Amino acid sequence: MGSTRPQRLLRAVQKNSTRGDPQSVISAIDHFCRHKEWAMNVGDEKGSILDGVVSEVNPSTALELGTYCGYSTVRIARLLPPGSQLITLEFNPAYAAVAKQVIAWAGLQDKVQLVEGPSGDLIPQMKELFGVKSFDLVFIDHWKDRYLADAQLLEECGLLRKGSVLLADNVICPGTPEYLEYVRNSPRYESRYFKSHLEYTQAEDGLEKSVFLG
Ligand SMILES: Nc1ncc2ncn(CCCCCNC(=O)c3cc(-c4ccc(F)cc4)cc(O)c3O)c2n1
Ligand SMILES: [Mg+2]
Repeated sequence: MGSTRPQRLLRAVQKNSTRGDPQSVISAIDHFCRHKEWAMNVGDEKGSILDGVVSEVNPSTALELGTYCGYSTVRIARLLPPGSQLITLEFNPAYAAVAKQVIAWAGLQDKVQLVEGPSGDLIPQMKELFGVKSFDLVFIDHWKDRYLADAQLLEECGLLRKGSVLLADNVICPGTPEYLEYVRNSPRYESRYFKSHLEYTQAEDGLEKSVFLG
């Protein structure tokens, strides 16, 4: 059984980065994806935009939908203030296994709760599983046709408060048209598009930042 791309990405992290140094983990993944094998991490260009939003929000509780190999998990967790928590949901057990090791290699395991399962089932359990009152920041990067349903589910479960920030990846490529239409036209959100490029390519993509108005 040959290795998978996430396993090769993990090996590149362990070979080319320093344990406990999140920035070196981020650089090792970006180098691997740019020069060896493309992978669907948010990447360095959109990653800088993500960093800016995380720093601005300075969340005490954050949620990530779609962990994949843990690249954006590491980007977010490295910026979190002490005592804050990032919960990240991953559907695919093979991805989750790699992500756990990437997050541990970066030394960020104490700030991150990785939960395996579909977002639609897990979001309604956030309060009882983790005692979450509401999320200050949600990074949405999972199935593109689940963005709208899960944003509405977060609202219905009372997991958003006035000022909660949703940051959605891939709103152009692969694209999330019904989600965009919703957050841009709903009176309950103040939405803004950050134009960028699809990770490691010159194709257009971008992030949509939407503030929940309550
Ligand atoms: N419900 C639920 N709950 C929890 C979950 N955990 C995972 N999943 C399933 C998510 C599976 C991966 C999602 N991500 C992408 O598909 C993605 C794709 C591209 C891309 C690909 C090819 C191209 F040619 C161009 C662009 C680029 C990106 O940046 C992407 O993020 C879940 N689902
Ligand atoms: Mg993405």
